[in-house]
Amino acid sequence: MSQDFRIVWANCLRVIRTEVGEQSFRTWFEPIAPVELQGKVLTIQVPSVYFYEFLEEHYVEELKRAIFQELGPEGRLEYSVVVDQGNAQAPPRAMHLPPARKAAPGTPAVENRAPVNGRPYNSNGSPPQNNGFGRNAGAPPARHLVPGANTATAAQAQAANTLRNPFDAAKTMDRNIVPSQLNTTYTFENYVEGDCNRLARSAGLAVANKPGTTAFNPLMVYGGVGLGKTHLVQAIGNHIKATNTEKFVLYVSAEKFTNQFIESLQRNAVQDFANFYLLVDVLILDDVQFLANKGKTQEMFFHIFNHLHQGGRQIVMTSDRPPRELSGLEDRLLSRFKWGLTADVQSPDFETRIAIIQNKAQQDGMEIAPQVVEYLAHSVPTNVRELEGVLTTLLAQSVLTRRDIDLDMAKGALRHIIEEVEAEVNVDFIQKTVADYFSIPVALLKEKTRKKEVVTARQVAMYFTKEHTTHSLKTIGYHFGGRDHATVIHSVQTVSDLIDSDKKFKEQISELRKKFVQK
Ligand SMILES: Nc1ncnc2c1ncn2[C@@H]1O[C@H](COP(=O)(O)OP(=O)(O)OP(=O)(O)O)[C@@H](O)[C@H]1O
Repeated sequence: MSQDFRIVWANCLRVIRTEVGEQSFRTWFEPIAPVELQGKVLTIQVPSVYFYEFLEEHYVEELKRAIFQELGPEGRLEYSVVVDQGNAQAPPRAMHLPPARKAAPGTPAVENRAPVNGRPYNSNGSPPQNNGFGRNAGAPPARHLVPGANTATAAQAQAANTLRNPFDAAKTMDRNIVPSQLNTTYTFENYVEGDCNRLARSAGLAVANKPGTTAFNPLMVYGGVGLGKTHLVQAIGNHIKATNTEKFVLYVSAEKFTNQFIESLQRNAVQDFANFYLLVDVLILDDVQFLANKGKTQEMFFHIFNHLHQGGRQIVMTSDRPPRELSGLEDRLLSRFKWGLTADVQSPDFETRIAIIQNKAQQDGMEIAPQVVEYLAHSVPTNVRELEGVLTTLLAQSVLTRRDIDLDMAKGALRHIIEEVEAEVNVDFIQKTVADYFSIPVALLKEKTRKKEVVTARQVAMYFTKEHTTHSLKTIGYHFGGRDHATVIHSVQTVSDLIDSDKKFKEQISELRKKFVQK
């Protein structure tokens, strides 16, 4: 006997209701209408693409279980998504979507199924793209549902029509359960502070503590690749979410924002797109340079920006370059970017790299000897992401070979990655060469001893480190047993004076210099 789709769905809801909270049930399941049951394929209608994506992102397991319980292992679920609410002249339109995510092997119920009666949703028939809020919602096949074929469609269409007014949208949407798209591992606690990011970090913290009410609105963080911009702005979002639970925080890359906007244009749903963004209390837009030369997207962002800013909402952005270099962006946008604070993040200095490595190692439960940490900090001087990659390689080596991480292992494992840096003169090489020349152990250069020959060798090594590396005085001091920058200045000056006044000493320095130049 064939089953009635309404009864099947009602039974599914009974199962789901026991698994999700009451509020989530009301928000995400009550608006769903069952449409049909063809064999073991149940089709349900949801009010929007966003709604569909949210279900797929958050409730796919509950749906799978319910379908399995009702329809058995052959059971399948498909979505009919309302894409146009229609009006007096035109009927509502919906498109047919399979679940976005394939079921894992062995898990029954929800999985992809070839669409029936479909025509390409993308006008160019292109393959699916990731256009949604983290879900693959592109290029679904579409079909028209008969208008009014079920009463829920008309009711939903009417309800959705009320969203046409942005100010109503804020009242009708439960913002607490819209995902912020934040990666919760990015926090202020694990964002190491250094000279390279001090301003950006403290401005970020101020914004995180008082979103929308500081002078830093918008806050624009810019800097090179892999230097921690995303980490910082996500830390802001996570902090606000933890301390201001009523705020709707949204993180989105400018690329995703653009794709969503294009999708909304294709669906005639630009107003819905705008409505959604106008609800946001804290908008974090990553990689804003991606908006360059995309006039329509910029225009939309301009309106969203104005509305949010006027309403005292916080806007945080990142860019790979300072606003003045953002060519391809309209002046009216650029001038708004400068209303608040623009802060850069730079390559971390040596001490900050040490702290970052220690921090990451601790997070990963790795034990790394101090000389290995220093070696890594030396070897990967610019990009924090690369530094992390190196640590991951080391960790993998250590686990696979069941060896502790020591300097030899670090050098061996990373030879191919840091070849180039190795070939340069670095502080280790200088210290070793100078110590050998003066016939003293390298370790003494870093110790407190005031013996004359050690003091001279130390000063010479500092002098060459200043000459052959780009380290700051502070960093050089760090390498010589944590001496301060004044000691380094004094050493460099003393060696310069001796070169001028002591012929033999001058020859020694020339001899040594050749070793570094030949290197
Ligand atoms: N100061 C820091 N403390 C701790 N981790 C950091 C720091 N800076 C960067 N990182 C880490 O380095 C990695 C790269 O950082 P992130 O992705 O934020 O860089 P980005 O500047 O946004 O890069 P891109 O321009 O490529 O998007 C991340 O894993 C991040 O956690």
